[in-house]
Amino acid sequence: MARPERIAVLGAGSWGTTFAKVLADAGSDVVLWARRAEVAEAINESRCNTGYLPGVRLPESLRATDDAAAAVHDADVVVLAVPSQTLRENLAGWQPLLPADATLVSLAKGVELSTLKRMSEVIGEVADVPMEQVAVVSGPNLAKEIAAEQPTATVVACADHDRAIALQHACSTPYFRPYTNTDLIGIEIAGACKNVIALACGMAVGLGFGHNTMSSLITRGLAETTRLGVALGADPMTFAGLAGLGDLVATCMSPLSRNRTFGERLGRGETLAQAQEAAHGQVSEGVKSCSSIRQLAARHGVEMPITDVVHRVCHEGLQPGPAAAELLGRERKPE
Ligand SMILES: NC(=O)C1=CN([C@@H]2O[C@H](COP(=O)(O)OP(=O)(O)OC[C@H]3O[C@@H](n4cnc5c(N)ncnc54)[C@H](O)[C@@H]3O)[C@@H](O)[C@H]2O)C=CC1
Ligand SMILES: O=C(CO)COP(=O)(O)O
Repeated sequence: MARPERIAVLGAGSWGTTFAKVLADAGSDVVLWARRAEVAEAINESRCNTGYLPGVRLPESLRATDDAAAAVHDADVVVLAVPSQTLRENLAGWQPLLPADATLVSLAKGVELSTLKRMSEVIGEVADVPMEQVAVVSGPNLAKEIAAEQPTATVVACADHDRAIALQHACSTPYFRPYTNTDLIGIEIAGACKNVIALACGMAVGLGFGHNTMSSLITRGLAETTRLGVALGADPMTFAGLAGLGDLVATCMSPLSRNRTFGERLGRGETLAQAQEAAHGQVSEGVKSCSSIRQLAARHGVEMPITDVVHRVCHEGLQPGPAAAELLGRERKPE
């Protein structure tokens, strides 16, 4: 499959805008859809999306619109950059507009609450396309660092290897290095679960704990994520890769992570509502996905103790201090 000619990115938040910049810098012809007309106008006129990426100058070649039909017209690739819990509703509105053979790419990292489905499954179902047409991009990809052109790598996953290669070409730049993979289950489970573990790490930071605690959470978080992924049919090696360990470490360690920051506020004693208000409308996917992942794990008989306490802190009134004590006090076992 040839390198795509036209790419639409639907969603002009932090990651949608940054990924559109990556694609444009890689030489692709990109149109970015924003919900609000004033955001699209500001991008076209001043080359900035100040609400999400203050101080970042976007490439001249990147065009923005608030008209989804114009954005997807003739696109070979349509990138979906909206939060995972709204993706179904957003995509249902766009479905009649989609070019028949376009590759549909998910940037979202979450598991749908109402159905416990991964994003690629939601896309295949709502767009009514074969799964070979659906791809996922995931890795240690904090938007602000990439927008500043700091080097990173990522994974482009698609069951159709040719589509993965075409997309890999479309987003390769001197600062962004994509690897291909065909294990969508592993890539998506890793991406959704790391947000929950980042919430736990944030809580640990908020409680005043240091790097030993963080490392323990990262390592045991990876263990429970891998257990779930393997139960769902993923390749265990995926969890040692960029979209697994790579993204987990970046998100858990970085103050730029919205999930970690959210957890830190909870750890300092703020309520869910206070932490939500401080997020200024930006998504912290783990807050909802901790519940869907916990249910998915229960359905498959998989133990996920960290995810379980994160859910109970976020939604059942458990305090972070007792949550930490509960994890430490679990039945002793071999590693
Ligand atoms: N920001 C980052 O560093 C990265 C984010 N991601 C993932 O990408 C996805 C999108 O994240 P961001 O762009 O960072 O989110 P964001 O919160 O910065 O932006 C969300 C975008 O979706 C749009 N949107 C459309 N319909 C919406 C609705 N019904 N409700 C709320 N927003 C709606 C918003 O207007 C906004 O442009 C998430 O799943 C996130 O986990 C993945 C990698 C990196
Ligand atoms: O997915 C991300 C980095 O890869 C971004 O994480 P946050 O959503 O926590 O900011």
